[in-house]
Amino acid sequence: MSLVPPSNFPGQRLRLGVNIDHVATIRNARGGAHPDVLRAAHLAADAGADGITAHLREDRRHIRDSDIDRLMSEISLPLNLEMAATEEMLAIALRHRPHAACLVPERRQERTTEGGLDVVGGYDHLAPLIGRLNDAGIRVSLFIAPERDQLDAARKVGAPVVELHTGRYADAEDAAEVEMELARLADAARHAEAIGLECHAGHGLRFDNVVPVAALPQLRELNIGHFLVGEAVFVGLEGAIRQMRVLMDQARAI
Ligand SMILES: CC(=O)[C@@H](O)[C@H](O)COP(=O)(O)O
Ligand SMILES: NCC(=O)COP(=O)(O)O
Repeated sequence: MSLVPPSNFPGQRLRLGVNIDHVATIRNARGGAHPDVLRAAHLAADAGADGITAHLREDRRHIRDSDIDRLMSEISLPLNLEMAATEEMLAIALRHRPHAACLVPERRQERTTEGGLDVVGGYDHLAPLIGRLNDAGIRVSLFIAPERDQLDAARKVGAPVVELHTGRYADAEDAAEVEMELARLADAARHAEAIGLECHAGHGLRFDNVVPVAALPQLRELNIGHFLVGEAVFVGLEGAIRQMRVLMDQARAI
């Protein structure tokens, strides 16, 4: 199995990838150019983001092809391109060669990414696609539920990185459910490390729920978007990102 070299993000702290999809959602509501995703990406860099994440959905409901063109040519931070495991998206990734490609499941009818990629069931479809991304030097990450069988399949299929879907944790309705979902994430993060996968997490993370996740020592990166863009309405994007950074560092006692 050929794995691409280790991530080239700087430093050892827990990295923050700022997802700018929903800057584009607001822009698209009026069909113009404001707010500009590139400006958001530059601001995120100034505020301490370690990377930019953008999900080019098949229906282009937020990020568009032209956004990826501009992000690739004009930002200095690494781009993590979230994409469906399709030939169309593979061609786009191979053309742009972003730092990372995160394969996510997509359903046109869903409001947001509802579950993790089924690596176990989709193994035969995913293997050649991941092989081509690996061969192009693009760091492949698989957005999966925190389940050991999915992690084992991710390792076997040749992905160097997994991103644990934190949506169930974020949506948990009482303390017992929060504990249970956190325990699933903790177990998955430990298992990822034990089998040699770099482990990231994200989806639905906010100021009030990020600390227990950021404290999981095996995690190397969090990707956070929707909350930061919403909070920017009140405190500005830079303020929201800085506050998230503080909480993540506090969780690691940096
Ligand atoms: C895969 C994922 O979690 C992100 O892409 C994030 O959810 C923002 O995009 P959507 O809200 O369109 O799912
Ligand atoms: N992969 C998760 C991500 O990029 C951000 O998710 P969210 O914070 O927008 O829910």
